[in-house]
Amino acid sequence: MSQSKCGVVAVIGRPNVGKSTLMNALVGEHLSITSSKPQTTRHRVLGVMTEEVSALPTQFIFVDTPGFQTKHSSALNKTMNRAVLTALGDVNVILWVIEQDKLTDADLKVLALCPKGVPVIAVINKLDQLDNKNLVLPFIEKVSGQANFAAIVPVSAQSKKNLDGLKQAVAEHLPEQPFFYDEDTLTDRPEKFLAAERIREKLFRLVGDELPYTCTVVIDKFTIEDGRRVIYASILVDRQSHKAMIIGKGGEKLKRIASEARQDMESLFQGRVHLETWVKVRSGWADNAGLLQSLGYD
Ligand SMILES: Nc1nc2c(ncn2[C@@H]2O[C@H](COP(=O)(O)OP(=O)(O)OP(=O)(O)O)[C@@H](O)[C@H]2O)c(=O)[nH]1
Repeated sequence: MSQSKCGVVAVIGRPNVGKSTLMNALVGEHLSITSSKPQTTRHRVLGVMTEEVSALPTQFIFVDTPGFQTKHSSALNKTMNRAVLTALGDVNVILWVIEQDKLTDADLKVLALCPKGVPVIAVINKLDQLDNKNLVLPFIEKVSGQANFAAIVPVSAQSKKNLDGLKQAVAEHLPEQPFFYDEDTLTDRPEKFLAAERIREKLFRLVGDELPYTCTVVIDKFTIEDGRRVIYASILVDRQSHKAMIIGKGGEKLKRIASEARQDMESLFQGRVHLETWVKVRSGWADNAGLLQSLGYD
């Protein structure tokens, strides 16, 4: 008998249901970026968590995916949808995340993507937003009619409610096999990627409604000098007018984006960071498949 369990868990759902928040809460680190705007996540992000579940050392390899897009069809969105489908190709468990008291056509479209034979756990997120707790059971009943779920688990990713229950439910479906990663591994993504994502998160949180969707971030330099990380980053925008909006009056907006991103990086990397950011105009980057590839979109 094997002494450990290990497996891959895909986290899927329509945009904005809380997939990234859930993965971060499960892994215990702010790996995947989150914001109140849908479609913040553009890349597949692996989060690794190793802990004992029911007295058995267990390694969960979570794959956070971009919210599946059915509305727009830019090259970027096609690339993101492909990332969702690839993530489902070879997993042990799927977490299908929905919001409490909401079951939409978009949710069901995502559910229909799940390959047959892979256990699907329905995760009802944002439980903290539910005023009337009596509504949980009827909603669970409604959800249970949609598919043959391995389990239905209500949680709050934000207030970390019932995450242990979710881990237990997932662990039941992981195969007994040796770990794929060292016990202290958190992610397969390099620091350079995590740095760019921190800046992108601040753009989503601090810049007006539509603008962040038309931006991306490229790291031009990432070195360690005298024990601190020195990072030069460019924010690519579509138009000259967008550049001014990101820089802000007297450079205030860009200063705040960089300062908050730097603080997050210092906490994530547990060391000092020197961050310099520039804003550059690169028109049509989201529609240029070749450019997307060179920017690291898989
Ligand atoms: N109240 C509440 N809000 C939550 C919870 N989980 C996530 N959120 C919020 O929901 C919003 C979307 O969360 P994300 O984790 O970015 O959602 P996502 O599904 O990864 O979004 P995409 O990147 O669009 O695919 C953010 O504002 C989160 O703070 C929760 O349990 N309770």
